[in-house]
Amino acid sequence: MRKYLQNRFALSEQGAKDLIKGSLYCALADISLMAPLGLLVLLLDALLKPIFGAPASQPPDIVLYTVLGVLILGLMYVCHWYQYTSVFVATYAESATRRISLAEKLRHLPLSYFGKKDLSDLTNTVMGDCAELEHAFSHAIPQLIGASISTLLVGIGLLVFDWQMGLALLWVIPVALMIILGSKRVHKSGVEKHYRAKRACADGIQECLETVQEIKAYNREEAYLAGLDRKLDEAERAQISSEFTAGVFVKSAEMVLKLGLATVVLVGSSLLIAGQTDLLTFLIFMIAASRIYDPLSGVIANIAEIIHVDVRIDRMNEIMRHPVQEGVEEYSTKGYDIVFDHVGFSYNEGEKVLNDVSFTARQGEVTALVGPSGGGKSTATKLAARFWDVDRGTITLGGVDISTVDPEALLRNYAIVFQDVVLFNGTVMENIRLGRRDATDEEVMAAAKAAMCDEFVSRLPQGYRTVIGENGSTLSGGERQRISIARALLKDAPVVLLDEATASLDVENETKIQTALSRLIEDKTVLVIAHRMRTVANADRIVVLDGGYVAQQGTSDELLKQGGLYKHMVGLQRQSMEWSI
Ligand SMILES: Nc1ncnc2c1ncn2[C@@H]1O[C@H](COP(=O)(O)OP(=O)(O)OP(=O)(O)O)[C@@H](O)[C@H]1O
Repeated sequence: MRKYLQNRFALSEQGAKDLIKGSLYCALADISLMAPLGLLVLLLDALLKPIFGAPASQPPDIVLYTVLGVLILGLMYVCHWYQYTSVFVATYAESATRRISLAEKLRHLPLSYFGKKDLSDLTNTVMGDCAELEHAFSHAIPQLIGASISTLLVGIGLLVFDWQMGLALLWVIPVALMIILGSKRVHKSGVEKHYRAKRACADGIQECLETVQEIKAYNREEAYLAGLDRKLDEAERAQISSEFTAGVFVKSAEMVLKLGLATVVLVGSSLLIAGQTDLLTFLIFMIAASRIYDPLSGVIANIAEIIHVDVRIDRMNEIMRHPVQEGVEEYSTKGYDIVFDHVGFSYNEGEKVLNDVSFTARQGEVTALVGPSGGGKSTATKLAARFWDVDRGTITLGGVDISTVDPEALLRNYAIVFQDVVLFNGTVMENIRLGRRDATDEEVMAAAKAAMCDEFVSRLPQGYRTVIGENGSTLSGGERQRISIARALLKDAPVVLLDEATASLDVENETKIQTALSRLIEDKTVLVIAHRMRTVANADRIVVLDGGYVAQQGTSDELLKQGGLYKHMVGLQRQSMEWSI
């Protein structure tokens, strides 16, 4: 039962236990609602007997009935209190657990997963869907299970008491359930459609906010807003249609339930006339009919809500079940040479990006990856850090196959400076300290100085304590890049991956940064994606990647002597340096 609930509703072990406990309290609370009816029946029995000519007995003891009434009220209060606290406290604890485990899982998913998924979609799953599930878990699901248990018990009791009247009362329940469960597929497909349309809207709005500069620059506001309008209309239509479908089935099932009262009256009065039942039994079933259908109407609405949240649970299960990149956390390498051995890779099936790529980036040397755009340079660099796993061949670090190493443990050995610098909305100090959490302020400032950050940081209002905005929006491209170099310097890892680290620096700073980098890369394995011939000329080894193949490799002099693509690229770059505008 616990395992089933865990899988069915994407719950933690504790969450499933709490759900069972909460549901049992719900059942008790529902059953406790029947207790006043029992008391009423006893009272009616005592009052009606003399009227219908039964031998006169003592008049009902008002004090006894009052005491019993108060006790029943107390019992109802206790049951509801336990139901409330167990269900609500557990729901919010589980919600926190779910968000944390989703975030943990996302942290361990390979980058390939994020390449295929929309980021706003994932944010919605972690924030929006979790919030929607809170309502389902605090209301719908425990009430559904609780009401099912209590109705089953009360139903069995009534059937044993009088099976004919019991059938007249209960036949509507399976019919109503069939209507609501039979509608599941139609209902779910409507909800999925609405869900997709809503997400398309969220994506559109996020894209609009992210690209507002480009939209304005190219006068695309009207066209863009018209597109957004269409998405909003589509979401509205999908929502109306999904709610209409749910409404039709829920209301039909509730109407069928109401028929139960009519059949109790019909069957009861015929049995009464035929002398096959007595008035008290008839009254008991009339009262039961007025009570039993209320929780059942709730059950039907709850089933509809569970179908609704099923789509969200499916999304969470999809994330939680996605395979993660696993590997050992403890490993020892012989040096830090990176060896690509007949590596093949594709982002999408059938579209090969790297083919049979073999080369060695040695420790203490700079290996430059060059080649035409789309040749696979960035891909090779990312594979070296196990951002993705290779399809064929192996990549080793110091003799250890990196696909056997836990990605986080592996990345401890890498300092990475990519073209798209990512900075956080914190201070300069915090952004640089990301390179090494336990670095002292002095170490952070020393790294910043080496990466030529000092001069622009001293101009900031609060120096190293200045908050630099989302992704460093208050800084220039070159300044942002220097911060990311300072991070790499601070990390002081044995492997350095550089992606055109000097692309947004002016000539003067570039020279200074090259000096800092030459200190950083001493005795390290450096893999650099180089577009500039100056970087390439300083490299110990050059690997020319063209169309995913290694076209040439060797030193700059060797490759120039060989002729071919490398020589052609050097020639083109010389020509471009002579251009003027
Ligand atoms: N995340 C991705 N998903 C699918 N295809 C991708 C992805 N990243 C890159 N590609 C494709 O892989 C091929 C190689 O891209 P890559 O970025 O490695 O080339 P590159 O040599 O670094 O190019 P550039 O010099 O222009 O940066 C290209 O055809 C590119 O479109």
